[in-house]
Parts: sequence; C-alpha cells; structure tokens
Amino acid sequence: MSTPQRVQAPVLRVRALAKQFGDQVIVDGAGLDVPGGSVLGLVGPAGSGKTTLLAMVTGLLPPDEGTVQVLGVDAWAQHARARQLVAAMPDDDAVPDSLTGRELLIWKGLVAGLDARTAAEAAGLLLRATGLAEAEGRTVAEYTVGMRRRICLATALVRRPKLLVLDDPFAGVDEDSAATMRVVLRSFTAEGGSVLLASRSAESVCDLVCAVERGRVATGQR
Ligand SMILES: Nc1ncnc2c1ncn2[C@@H]1O[C@H](COP(=O)(O)OP(=O)(O)OP(=O)(O)O)[C@@H](O)[C@H]1O
Repeated sequence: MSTPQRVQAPVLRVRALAKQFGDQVIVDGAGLDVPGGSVLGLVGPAGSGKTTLLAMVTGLLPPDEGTVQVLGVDAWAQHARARQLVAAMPDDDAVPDSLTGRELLIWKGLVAGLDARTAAEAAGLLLRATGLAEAEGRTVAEYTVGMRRRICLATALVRRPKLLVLDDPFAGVDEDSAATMRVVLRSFTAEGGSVLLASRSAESVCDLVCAVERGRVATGQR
C-alpha cells in the first residue's frame, strides 16, 4: 500500500456517530479521521453499517447523535456548504443512460455550477483519465459494467470535491477498469483530494483501513 507523502489535518472528522432504525442500532458511536490526500477504507461484512455511515457523511441521512465535519464545516449544521465539499459516486442505475458519456459529464458539471467551457474541459480531462475518450459519443446505455463504473466515478469528480465517498466501487468491475479507477483515485489524492471508501474486503488503493463491525469503527487505523 502506498503512503501519503504529506500528513495533513483531517479533511473528514467523524465523532460519536450513531443511527438507529426502530430498535436496531445500525451505527454505534462511530469515529474516524480521513487525512488530506489519503484513501481511507472502511472494511466490514454485509450489514455492518458501512452504507448507513456513508449516508450520514454525504448528507443524505441525518444522524441520531454525533458529528461529521468536512474541512471544519459541520455536515448537518452547515448542510449546504458541506455538501459542496463532498461528492458520492452514484450507483450505475442512478445516472441517465440515454446521454452520451460526454453529455453526462458536461451536464453534471453544469449542475454543479461550472460554466459551459470549464464543464467541457473537465469532461474531456475525465474522459481521458477514465479511458472513455473513444466511447464519449456512445450512450451510457451501451457501456459495459466497467465503463459504467468509470463514468460514474467521473461524474463524482467533475464537480471537484474535496472528499469523495465511494460505496463498494469495485464490485463486479473487470480488472482493467478497476486498475484505471485506482489510477484516477491516486491522481485525485495526489492533488490533495481525500477518499472514504467502503468495501467488504481491503482494497489495495487504501492508505488506511478501519474495520467496521456491528456499526462500530475500530479505533486502530493503518
Ligand atoms: N432505511 C432503513 N431502515 C431499516 N433498516 C435499514 C435501513 N437501511 C439499512 N438498514 C439496515 O441496516 C443494516 C446495515 O445496513 P448497511 O447497508 O448500512 O450495511 P453495509 O455494511 O453497507 O452492508 P453491505 O456491505 O451489504 O452494503 C442492515 O441490517 C440493513 O438492513
């Protein structure tokens, strides 16, 4: 595993986070720090609460207790500001697949507030980085699973987040696509971006790994 070149203040700081559905405790006092320029992996079995934890980080699900701060911005007290700093990679079926790869990225860039020229430039860069330049004129509906994952990763990056949140990003992805995605993530962190990634087994792209068990995050990070 690679080591981040610079040790920086945490981009994401989670403290005593808790969530319960009915009488079932799903996230149970979770805490973690994601340093700047790092990929932190949350690794745990199915049902251990990873997705629920991520949803509280991305601002989709309000916690019952605890705090989430992104670059010092409270994700719930300053919800709109925090959401500008964070992007989650969408599920494959959550992007409109009647658009071409290029159209999808430009549209996402415009929605995120980029001007038309900047959005087109960002789309071009990301299409090349994700190995989709030749497929940019084909509709996403025609893409393979691996290509869809790559374009979904690009849609999250086009808005230039500080923190990227990925839930099981490599599931079902061919090895070539996964390798390309790892390179894209490494270049994102090399430029100072941070990544929080949940998966059922450790991923080689992670600088740090925390075990998740029954909604608790093990304190020892490596
Ligand atoms: N909205 C909800 N209402 C009730 N229970 C829920 C809800 N969302 C999740 N759960 C339950 O919370 C538990 C943890 O689910 P979660 O998806 O967070 O786990 P996970 O670690 O991400 O699992 P996987 O690796 O399968 O994605 C599961 O038992 C799930 O059924």
